[in-house]
Amino acid sequence: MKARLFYGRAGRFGVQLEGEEALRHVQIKGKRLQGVDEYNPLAPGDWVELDKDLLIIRRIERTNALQRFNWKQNKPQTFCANIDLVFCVLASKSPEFHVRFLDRLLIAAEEGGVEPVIVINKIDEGIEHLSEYLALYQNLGYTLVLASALHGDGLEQLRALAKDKLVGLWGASGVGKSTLLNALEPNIQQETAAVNRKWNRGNHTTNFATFLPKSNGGYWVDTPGMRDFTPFVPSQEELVLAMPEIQELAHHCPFSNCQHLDEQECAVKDGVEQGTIALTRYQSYVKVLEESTSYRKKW
Ligand SMILES: Nc1nc2c(ncn2[C@@H]2O[C@H](COP(=O)(O)OP(=O)(O)OP(=O)(O)O)[C@@H](O)[C@H]2O)c(=O)[nH]1
Ligand SMILES: [Zn+2]
Repeated sequence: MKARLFYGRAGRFGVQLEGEEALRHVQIKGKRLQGVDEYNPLAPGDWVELDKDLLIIRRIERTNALQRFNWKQNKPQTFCANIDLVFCVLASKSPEFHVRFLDRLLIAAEEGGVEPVIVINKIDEGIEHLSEYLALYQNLGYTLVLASALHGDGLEQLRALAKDKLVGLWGASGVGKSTLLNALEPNIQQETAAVNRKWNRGNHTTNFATFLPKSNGGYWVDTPGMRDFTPFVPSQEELVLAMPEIQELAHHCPFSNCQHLDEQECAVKDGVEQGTIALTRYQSYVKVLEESTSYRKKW
């Protein structure tokens, strides 16, 4: 039997069997899911196979996943899997807009195979100071929505992008994800709160993503606000693939194994000098590469 996992904590998982509406609470057969060395082998959005006793025997292969590296456990951690789109939410001014944090979210989304949409919330606090960055990400081909959860700007556009989809929401703590969700779904607030209480049972609720039904089809997948964030990138080559403009120039590096760091001749570094690659993007590349090199040694 196939089921979709909506929620999991302390070894109990809320799943919806194919063709059923209600959630059932199930467990993994045996203690651990075999062959998966991850912080949380199962994440909201996963499809799983159950045996006749309704025990989880297998995670069905993911189409994509939003992950980070968890330094405490030295393992990749999955927020959610098999989703259609992720809204990377930042605030225009408070908390301060950190462009390298945006790169980290975009790298993780690209790496995980999830299409990102950049959402800048709180534009009522001003947006002019970001015009250079807005142009940068638009030129890179990313969809960008300017929003104000308080004043309603951008909400229609977000609803339209999300229609019938499973849409993840993530971003730093305080950027306004909850406010945005409430503004996007004014009618299901009460219901949602009740369902959350039932699924999450009080404490430690913020460790996992939560599914919330969308009024125009599909689900929102709300994730806990983050303070810092390390994208999980298994190799340098994968990192290059997660940054479109670096990938494009990397083809022209004379050495096929170029790391784009200290090499004498490097098309990527030339690109940074000539301005075809933004310095902040290159800095993000270097930093994420450094970090991933260090955790790959531990993992
Ligand atoms: N000016 C302005 N303030 C906003 C807007 N959206 C949210 N806020 C405020 O920003 C603060 C944080 O909002 P939350 O919705 O709690 O942020 P969050 O991203 O859910 O934070 P976490 O729960 O920590 O993940 C609150 O005081 C909101 O009222 C907006 O569009 N404009
Ligand atoms: Zn190079």
